[in-house]
Amino acid sequence: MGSGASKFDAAESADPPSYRESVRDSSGRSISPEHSISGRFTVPNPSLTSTSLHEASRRFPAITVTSAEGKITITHKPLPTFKPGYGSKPPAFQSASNRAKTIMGEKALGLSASLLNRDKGFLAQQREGGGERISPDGSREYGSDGDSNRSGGSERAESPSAQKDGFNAEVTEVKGKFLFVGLSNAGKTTLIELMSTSRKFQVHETPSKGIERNIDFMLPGERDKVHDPISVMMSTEMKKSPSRKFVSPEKSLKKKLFEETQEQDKDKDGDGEEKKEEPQAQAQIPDNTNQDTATTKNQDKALEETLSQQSNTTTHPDINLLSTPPPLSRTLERQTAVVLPLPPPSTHTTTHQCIIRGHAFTAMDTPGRPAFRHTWYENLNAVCCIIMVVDCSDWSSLVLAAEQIRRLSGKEGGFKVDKDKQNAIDRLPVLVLGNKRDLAMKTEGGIYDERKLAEVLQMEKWLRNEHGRMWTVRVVCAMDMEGVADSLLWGIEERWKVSKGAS
Ligand SMILES: Nc1nc2c(ncn2[C@@H]2O[C@H](COP(=O)(O)OP(=O)(O)OP(=O)(O)O)[C@@H](O)[C@H]2O)c(=O)[nH]1
Repeated sequence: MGSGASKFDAAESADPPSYRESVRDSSGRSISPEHSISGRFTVPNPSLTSTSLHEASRRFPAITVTSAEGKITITHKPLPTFKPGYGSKPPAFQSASNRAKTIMGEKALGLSASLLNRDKGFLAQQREGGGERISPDGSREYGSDGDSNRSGGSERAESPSAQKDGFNAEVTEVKGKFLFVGLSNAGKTTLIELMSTSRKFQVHETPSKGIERNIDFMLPGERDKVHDPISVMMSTEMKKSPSRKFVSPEKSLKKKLFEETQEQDKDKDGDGEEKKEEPQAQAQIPDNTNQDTATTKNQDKALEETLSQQSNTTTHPDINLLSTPPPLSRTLERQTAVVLPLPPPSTHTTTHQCIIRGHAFTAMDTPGRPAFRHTWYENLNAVCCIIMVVDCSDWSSLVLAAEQIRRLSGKEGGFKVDKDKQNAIDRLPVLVLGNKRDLAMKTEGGIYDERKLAEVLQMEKWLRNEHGRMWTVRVVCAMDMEGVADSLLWGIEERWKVSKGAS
């Protein structure tokens, strides 16, 4: 799996890239040059391909991927119209089963990851060749290092290397960086990792080497303690899904344990003395679920006790649940599961190239721990939009986040710089992302109403200023990227307005 799943075969490239008309809004402005990318791919596992493509389309809102007889076409979807300003309707929440499918589909995304990396590669090629930068309105505002005679939108020329391999991707590059700030554990890194084109899709096929989540080795009851919706969702949704043959980890553990117990019993049958010493709990371990509930509960309890004695589970400080395989694991058939990287707390600022709905932008991920928060302010001069991520499932962290918004605003003892720089900073659009909507909906004190969140964070008070700074608040879920793309498009739009106003 992974990027090796598909191999781009330049020699077989048959169809030239085709372009469609740019999409224009009501004022005639081009908002998203739509295009398609054609090329021939050699896909070693054809049965995987349709799933891969389906899931690629689903997972990356920017693209639609279709295939016909080995030919893969990627089409960038047009931008939806969106209204700046806060208080807009929260994005519709995907159904749990769709989310689960999305996550399971990530297994198939090695293909789309490699395709998107080609997007990235193409951008790099454009830059190297002094490529153009096309703004949403089709102008070449940032084309100083490119060929100024080129035109924007659908008339743009291909880069030589893109022609060579028959692959052409048109992505609007947003100049300027998006600064992600927020308290530790708000989910900045998670968000950026999921948007980043360099993200690695790890598939849990080989034994664990680093930090991994492993749903196989959760003991009965342990799953409820997991502060990790993906594992919970995957395990429950997989059980529900009729199309997927799922053997629950508990059942397979029970079965194995019961088989082992029976084998031990057989051994001990031949040895009369040992048979008497056999503890009763193990002899009663169930292997079917048809018994009445009370008996099953007792048996589960006995099983849990037995397992907890036998297993050797440890918890990693950076992960909510990390179980090392219990001794029985070697005999268990392991469920292949998608593993998302779980980032450790950041200690320094990192930059990532991200793509959202055909817009490539650079995200700066800053650390949220108090000792490193000075990096937020150090980078303020170099960015075009501030994205503050808050954990809306945690009331206490929201109070602290409001304080940080005050500091960022520069008002009443907030962060101040030279007057000319301050003016620029005061104009920076601020997008507040209330992350972890999934948890907020389940947690007491969690806030998933955007107006309420704005009130708690006192955004009106701190962010409204005489420079007409734009700001908004959106509730999102980084885990399934629900609402993220729409929110960032707001930031991208505002960033253009600011740059236009300044010029
Ligand atoms: N339930 C849920 N958990 C999330 C979501 N987004 C992030 N998390 C979890 O929140 C934890 C912290 O996420 P990070 O991305 O490391 O947080 P951060 O803001 O980068 O933290 P620092 O690096 O310390 O600044 C991780 O365990 C994530 O899995 C979400 O939308 N829902």
